[in-house]
Order: sequence, then C-alpha cells, then structure tokens
Amino acid sequence: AKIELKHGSHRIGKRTDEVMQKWRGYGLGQFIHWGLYAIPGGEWNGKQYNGAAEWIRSWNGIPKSTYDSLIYKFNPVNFNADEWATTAKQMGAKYVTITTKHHDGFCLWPSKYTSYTVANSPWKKDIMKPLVDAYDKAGIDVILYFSVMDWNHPGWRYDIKTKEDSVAFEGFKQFTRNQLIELLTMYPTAKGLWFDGTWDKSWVKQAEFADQLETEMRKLRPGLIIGSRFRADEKGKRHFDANNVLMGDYEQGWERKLPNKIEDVHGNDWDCVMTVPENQWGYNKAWKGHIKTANELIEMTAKSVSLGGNFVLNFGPQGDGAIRKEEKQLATQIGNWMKINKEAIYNCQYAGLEKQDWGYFTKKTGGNKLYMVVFNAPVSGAYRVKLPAKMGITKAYALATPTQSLSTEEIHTNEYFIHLKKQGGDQPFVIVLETKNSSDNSGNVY
Ligand SMILES: C[C@@H]1N[C@@H](c2cn(-c3ccccc3)nn2)[C@H](O)[C@@H]1O
Repeated sequence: AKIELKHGSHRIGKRTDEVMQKWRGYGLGQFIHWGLYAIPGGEWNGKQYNGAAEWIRSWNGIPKSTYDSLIYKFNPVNFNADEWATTAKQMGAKYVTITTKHHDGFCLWPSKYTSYTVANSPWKKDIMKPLVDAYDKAGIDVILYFSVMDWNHPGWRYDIKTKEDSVAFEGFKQFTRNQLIELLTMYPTAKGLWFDGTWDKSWVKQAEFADQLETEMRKLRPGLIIGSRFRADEKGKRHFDANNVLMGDYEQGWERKLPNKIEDVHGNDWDCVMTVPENQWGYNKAWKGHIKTANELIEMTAKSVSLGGNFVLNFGPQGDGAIRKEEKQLATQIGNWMKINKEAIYNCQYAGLEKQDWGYFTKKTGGNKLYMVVFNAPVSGAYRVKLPAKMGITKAYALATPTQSLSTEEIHTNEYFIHLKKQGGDQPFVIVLETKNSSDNSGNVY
C-alpha cells in the first residue's frame, strides 16, 4: 500500500520540459574536481595518502589545521578557464559539473557567508565566474556541484544527538541555504545542481527543510535540474522515497559504476560519474592501478547512452590550475572518436532492442535511425539485429562511409544479419540502420 509522504518524490516519471529534454540528449559530460586538495595532490611530506586525493584532509598524515592553511597557498598561476572549456569542447562534452565547494568547505566563489573562500587566498579572484562564462561561451551547459557536508563549518555535525548539536546544525542549515541561493543568484546561467555529501544522519533527518529548500531553489530558478542525491524523505529514504519513487529529476546513484541492463535504471533519467583511475576525483600526483583508456571510456559513454543515461568523465586539474597531460590526451582521443561518431551519442536514447554481443544500440530521439556502436566485431562479419515486428530496415551503412550501403539479410522473422567485412584498425565504429514501420493501407502504424 502507498505510504503517505509529505517530503517524498513530487513527480512520477521523467520530466518532459525542454530543459530536461536537452539534458537527456547531452550523452557526454565533463566533471571538474578542483580545490585546495589539488595542491598536495594525494601526498604530504613525501608520504602518499591511500584514499581519494580530495579526501586527504581526513587522513591523519596531515594535521587538519595544516590542511586548512592551504588556503594561503591557493594561487593557481596556470589557471585558464578558456583552456578548460576548450578541452571539454574538444572532447565533445555537452555539459560540465564543477565543484563549487567540496567536503573541505573551501569555496571557489567569493561567498559572503564564510571567509573560507578564494577571496581570502593569494589568488583573491572568483574562480567560478570565469569558468561559467568560459563554458557558456563554448556552448557547454554548467551544472554546479555542491557538497552539503562541510568540514570547515563549525555547525556541521555527522548526527544530531544533543541540544547543542541541534542549535549548531540549525545555523549550518541556514548557512547552506544562503550559499545555495547565493550560487544560483551569482551564476544564473547554471542549469542545475549536483549535490554530494548528503548521506550522514544529520542531513537525512532534515526531510522538511531540504524539501522546502529544493522548492525555494526551483522557484528562484525555474527549470533547475536537481538530482536524487539532495534530500531524504521523512522516512530517511534517499534517492528513492519510501514508495520507491525517484526523488529529484534524475538518478545520481551511478558513481564509478554503470547499470548493466535497462531494468537497473527503473525508467528514470540518470548520469554516471566516472574517474580515470579507479577512485581519484581530485588531482593525485601518483596515479596508481588501472588508468582507463580512451576506448574503455568511449565504451562506457556508448553503454550509458544505450541505457538512457549520460556519461560524465572526471578531470582533476593540478594545484597550479593546469590540466594534466594524461587527461588532455584522453580528451583528444575521445574527441577524435566523437567527431566521427557523435550522431550515435547526442540526442539518442535506449533503443528497446535485445542487446547483442557486438556492442550497443542507441536510437535517435524522435527519429527512425538506429545506431549500432560496435566494440566487438564478429569474426563472421555478420552483425545480428532483432527488430520489433513490422519494423523493417530501409538502409544500412557504416557512419564513416555513408554512401556504401551494407547488405542486410533476414535470417528469421524480424531477425537480420548486417554484413560488414572485418574492419582494419582497433577503433569502435558505428553502423546506422534507417528503419521504417510497415503499416496496413489504412495508415495504421503497428
Ligand atoms: C563525486 C564523488 N563523491 C565524493 C564521495 C564519495 N564518497 C563515498 C563515501 C563512502 C563510500 C563511498 C563513497 N564520499 N565522498 C567524492 O569525493 C567525489 O566528489
């Protein structure tokens, strides 16, 4: 039976407005994790921190006060917002999510509500404004990452156990609201907020406050996109409320992992945020373990789009503001592939077809084109495709060579082989299927 909720989800099903439809079509995005943590870069006094570099403050290898004093070392002489935006543009990213404030509480904008901001660093200047302007100019929509958990604020609590906790946290809640209204006011072109640091009990207990704050933000900025990670319902349920309905406009549960089948996404919009190493968001001098290749990341992008989501690849700029060469190289490699194959990624969605071994189907939104993004070319050169009844293939061709039609062979009812000789090269490629629904003479489409 349905549970009565005041602060659960306020919408069933996907948003249908054009801002969200544009978001749905992005396909590929860039995440930027940048802040004081980029200065130590996962290392202190020659010792390496084993965790994620942006969490180095939580390590006992560096005194908290020493970490907090890094504000006096923030002077990114090589910071160039246009270079960051150009890197994203070259990669083919359609949106960027930028850390305005991570868990350490350092603000990349000159907030009026704390002194722990760029304004009180040697750099002095706002970082967010030039970034938002540069990405806007590049035609890349900006989403603001905001960590509710703020280790620098005296009112932050992991849980509320005493009267003192409660009083302190009330102040913290007002501070949080003030900063969010401040961000939406200072950067009005931002399309959404990507919330993090909302899993602790203190915040989970704020169902009413967070619900009211979300309502206030949506009123201030109509169309604002807010994910499932911002608030809990009054039963303490996060991402999905006590009736198992998604909270917010899209699902934010896919952090460093991908869904495997369409059932995993429950008919919701979603994005996957992904690191290049196994688990480093902020700059880490010593990238250890498996560093994902361009082809792996292209496959994750295609897989995300094939399952109705977006793929957001993380960059962790250095403390001096420069983007490291390995990340620049990946952006270039991915961008070279996107230049040829972007039609199969942008404004595409789940095709509703049975997954085949050769790779992933995507479908152009509102069109009759199917895309086969091939990662595992079959030795037979025969690509299996199962279509719904009444749907036929009018044309098949490799996206890179549109004038060379490929032969299609119906091997069973609604099941085809697309024949394509083994390709040279080690790059994933795309086959396009133009389709048509057969109809009876009354024009009904089945
Ligand atoms: C988007 C990513 N989310 C932040 C994070 C993840 N986690 C975390 C904490 C406990 C278990 C699993 C993940 N804590 N903070 C990372 O620091 C990065 O910002």
